[in-house]
Amino acid sequence: MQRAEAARSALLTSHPDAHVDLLHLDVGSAQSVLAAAQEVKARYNRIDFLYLNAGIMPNPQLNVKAFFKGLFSRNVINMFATAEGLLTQQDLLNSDGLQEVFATNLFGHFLLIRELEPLLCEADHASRIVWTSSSNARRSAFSMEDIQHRNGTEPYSSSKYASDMLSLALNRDKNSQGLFSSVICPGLVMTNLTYGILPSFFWTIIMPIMWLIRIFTNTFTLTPYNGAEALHWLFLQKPESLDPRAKYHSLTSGLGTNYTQPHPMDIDEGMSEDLYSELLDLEKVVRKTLSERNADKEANGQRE
Ligand SMILES: NC(=O)C1=CN([C@@H]2O[C@H](COP(=O)(O)OP(=O)(O)OC[C@H]3O[C@@H](n4cnc5c(N)ncnc54)[C@H](OP(=O)(O)O)[C@@H]3O)[C@@H](O)[C@H]2O)C=CC1
Ligand SMILES: CC(C)CCC[C@@H](C)[C@H]1CC[C@H]2C3=C(CC[C@]12C)[C@@]1(C)CCC(=O)C[C@@H]1CC3
Repeated sequence: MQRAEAARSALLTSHPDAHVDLLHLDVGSAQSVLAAAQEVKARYNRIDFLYLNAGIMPNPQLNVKAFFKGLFSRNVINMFATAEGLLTQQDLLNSDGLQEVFATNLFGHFLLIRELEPLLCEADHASRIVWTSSSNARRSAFSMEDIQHRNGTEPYSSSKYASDMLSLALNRDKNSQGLFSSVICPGLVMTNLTYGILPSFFWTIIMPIMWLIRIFTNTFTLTPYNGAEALHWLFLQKPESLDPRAKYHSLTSGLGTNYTQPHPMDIDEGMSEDLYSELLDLEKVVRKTLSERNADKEANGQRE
């Protein structure tokens, strides 16, 4: 919680009248999500905005050969914008027996939304969910037969594609109850995630090249401030005016101007509904496993 305390102090310095509460939440653990949701429900009776930003890309491997091949192909701009064919990751199982990337980037958020539905679905009041997705989300990385991506090497791309679909399904099912979901892409931003792909000193050295590339692909937002453009822009929009099938991209021009642009997502209603019901089924399994585990713990505790 130390970094959260520091962020809170910084926020209060710039906005002294703000009220900033902290809460511990590990979206990669079902137990933690349920506990945090209980706490939220105890503290508040309404949620206006829920930003689902947490995400991981563990053990990323950059395909250097594909990078140089792409550099001299007609696909070069798309390669820089989406990293298609450039990145793979090695995923592990978490303590709930789920694939870690799926659990953190998608399922934990899904469980949180489910738990917070009473605060999010109030017909007389609009609540908003905003997912931080990615330009790396790709239909071909996702399979309905393997929603956790147990058998592939692109769990990140798969999880982000799944979040795009889940957002569409949520809009379809929950708009009538006052809940609106949107998806953003922050562009390529220098953060701990990108420092896991290449070391931070390397990114610093090649920064002039990155500014140059930005002239051709405005997706190189590079700083967290620029990357947050679409998050802020969405905050200012009326939910009814937003397109549930669009991903809102933070973009930065060659001259450094920030703007937000919607791009249509490559998703369909049927598949997104199927994913939604798969997630509901998985939720039942996870809840059952958790309550059995907790009952075992209690029984063991009483015996000792
Ligand atoms: N950087 C980029 O170029 C891009 C990033 N994104 C997305 O942006 C989002 C933010 O990533 P970014 O800032 O770049 O990466 P960082 O690794 O710098 O930050 C990741 C954030 O997610 C939080 N987080 C990770 N795992 C958990 C967990 N189990 N429970 C709760 N919080 C968790 C971290 O919290 P803590 O610090 O407390 O661990 C941190 O705030 C992610 O969803 C990522 O996929 C999308 C496109 C491009
Ligand atoms: C000379 C340099 C510009 C070389 C950089 C090559 C690659 C490391 C990067 C090119 C496109 C980048 C990219 C991402 C990571 C770094 C690149 C592969 C992301 C996958 C990071 C996380 C995302 O969600 C989307 C990004 C798309 C672009």
